[in-house]
Amino acid sequence: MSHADWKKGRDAVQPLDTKAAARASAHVDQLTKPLGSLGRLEKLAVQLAAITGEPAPAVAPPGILVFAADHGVASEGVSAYPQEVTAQMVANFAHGGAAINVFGRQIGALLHVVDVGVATDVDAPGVWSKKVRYGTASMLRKWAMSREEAEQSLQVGYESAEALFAEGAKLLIVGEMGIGNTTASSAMLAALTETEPDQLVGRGTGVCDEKWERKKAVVKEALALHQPNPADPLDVLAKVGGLEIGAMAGAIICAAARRVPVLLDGFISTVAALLAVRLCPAAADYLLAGHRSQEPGHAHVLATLGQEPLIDLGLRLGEGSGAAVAFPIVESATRMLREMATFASAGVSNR
Ligand SMILES: O=C(O)c1ccc[n+]([C@@H]2O[C@H](COP(=O)([O-])O)[C@@H](O)[C@H]2O)c1
Ligand SMILES: Cc1cc2nc[nH]c2cc1C
Repeated sequence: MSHADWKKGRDAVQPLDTKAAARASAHVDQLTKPLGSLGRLEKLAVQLAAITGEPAPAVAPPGILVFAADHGVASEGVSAYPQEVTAQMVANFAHGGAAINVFGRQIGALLHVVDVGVATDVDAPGVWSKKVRYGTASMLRKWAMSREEAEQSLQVGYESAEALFAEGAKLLIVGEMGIGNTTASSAMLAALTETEPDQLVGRGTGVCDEKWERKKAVVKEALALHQPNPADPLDVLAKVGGLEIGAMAGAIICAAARRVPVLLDGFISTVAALLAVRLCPAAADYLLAGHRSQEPGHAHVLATLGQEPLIDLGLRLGEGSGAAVAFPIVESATRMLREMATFASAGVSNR
């Protein structure tokens, strides 16, 4: 595999299939229900047909990639938890005990954990070891990573998604684990959308008022120091981003290139989606928003992408958990298309 597959993928993303969408839409109107009565499920069904190019698409089994990496900025006191939790949670994922393992089993998902930059060596069964470097540098002092490492993180995500699709995954959920990554995501979002950080920076894992103020100051200082170029997404990723954020963007680009729908999770995965879209605008049509996270920046990035999430349960965990919980709604839309009787087949009188 070449180190620049993600670029080939980016250039291969096709527009939506309007013919498949029209066929799905016509079929939805023949199903045994008052016209339009399945509301947003009907729109989802047509959107999934447009994405996949199949008039009766399938989204099962879904595939989940949990990308894990550490953040040098964690040493600046911006998280409620210590950095070692990232590696410890990778071990927990490997042993099946995290929320994403539980919800992943519930929806019959294929799930892989990818170490793209955990700060220590993780010896846990089944973890895909694709470390680009041992954590990023603190954005307050240096670039988080080099431009080359930023590209490598995209490539890791792209390759991981290719492997997942080879196993048969029909929909992609991108999740992440990385202490400090709400700081990196807030900085990236502020840079990419040229927005005042105070509106975006939230409490992440649940920081106290004092750490919250510190976190806002860190983001502002890092942006002032590095001046990331909003028109150059790789510059933003390298200067203030994270390895798992780059990897999620690479995986999303791969999904779009393969016509696989992407179900986004919370704040960090949606910032990764914005990065993917800035690198590859055509990828925007392949995204579905699973849930609305409590992190304040999430509403802003969802609005920037023109996405309305499926559920709002006050979650702020990450890992892909909110997307996994929302997945059954997406599956309902496809089952409606594939399994419901039509007025003609069931002998029901139409209006
Ligand atoms: O997905 C979200 O919206 C989300 C919101 C807040 C926190 N998280 C998770 O919490 C970690 C980052 O929080 P923090 O406070 O360390 O920046 C990281 O592992 C994320 O998966 C995730
Ligand atoms: C325990 C824990 C689990 C997580 N999962 C995703 N982010 C997390 C952060 C913490 C602290």
